[in-house]
Amino acid sequence: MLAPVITVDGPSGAGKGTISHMLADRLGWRFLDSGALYRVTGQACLIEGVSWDDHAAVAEIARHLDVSFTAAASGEVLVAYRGQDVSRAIRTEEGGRGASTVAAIPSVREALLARQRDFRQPPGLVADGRDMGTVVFPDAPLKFFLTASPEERAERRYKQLILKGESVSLPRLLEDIKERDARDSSRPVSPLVPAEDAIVIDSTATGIDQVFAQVLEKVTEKGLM
Ligand SMILES: Nc1ncnc2c1ncn2[C@@H]1O[C@H](COP(=O)(O)OP(=O)(O)O)[C@@H](O)[C@H]1O
Ligand SMILES: Nc1ccn([C@@H]2O[C@H](COP(=O)(O)OP(=O)(O)O)[C@@H](O)[C@H]2O)c(=O)n1
Repeated sequence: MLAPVITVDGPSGAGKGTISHMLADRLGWRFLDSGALYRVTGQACLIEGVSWDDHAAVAEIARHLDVSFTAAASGEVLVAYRGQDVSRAIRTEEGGRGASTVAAIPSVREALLARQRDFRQPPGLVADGRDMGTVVFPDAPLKFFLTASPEERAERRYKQLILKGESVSLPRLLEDIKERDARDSSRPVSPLVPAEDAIVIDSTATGIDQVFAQVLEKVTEKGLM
């Protein structure tokens, strides 16, 4: 029997990572940050001197992606490509742009599919991304789609990056978020759309604790905890 999966999809800054981490911790389940795989693929292209527009070469990079995720003592997850720490580089706005550019290439998505499904191990998996509920784990017993207004999401990202010591501009972040939403939603393969059976939570005016409480209620209703 396959381990259960809870999928958490939605646009950038909707709170997917935050809620998925909290849920995986609470349940004692594994966590898949699928966006990190696309981010590392984009970064690997920069390192290897491959253009994001060279689809065949990018897919080759994705197929052989030597990536590792290691939990640091601080609780942070260190992401390495060929042993080189790329944790910081992949979280910049350029990292997000690279991820969403390579993520629109069908052969890249195909190359990363099995790797994502391998994360499905007992006792269960919380999977964070754009197409977790629609393409990667369509049979998941519980699916969430988190969203919030672009302005609210840009504001959240701004505060997060400032705390990390990055120098960022709010209008620029809002522009980036809108651009990435448009690219992610309009691509022909695995576009960003809620699965038909997803529970949609708009957190524009809802704090993290309240969103988490709503999520836990559904998890309990489903008998998953
Ligand atoms: N409901 C919320 N209200 C306010 N801030 C939030 C909420 N959800 C998440 N955040 C904050 O917004 C930022 C982005 O959240 P994150 O989980 O990284 O989003 P995503 O994974 O969807 O891109 C984080 O700093 C997080 O603490
Ligand atoms: N399952 C996924 C996850 C991410 N992605 C792409 O990767 C980019 C970065 O994803 P992310 O989840 O790390 O980004 P944020 O939502 O944290 O900003 C997204 O803009 C998508 O284009 C995807 O196509 N499919």
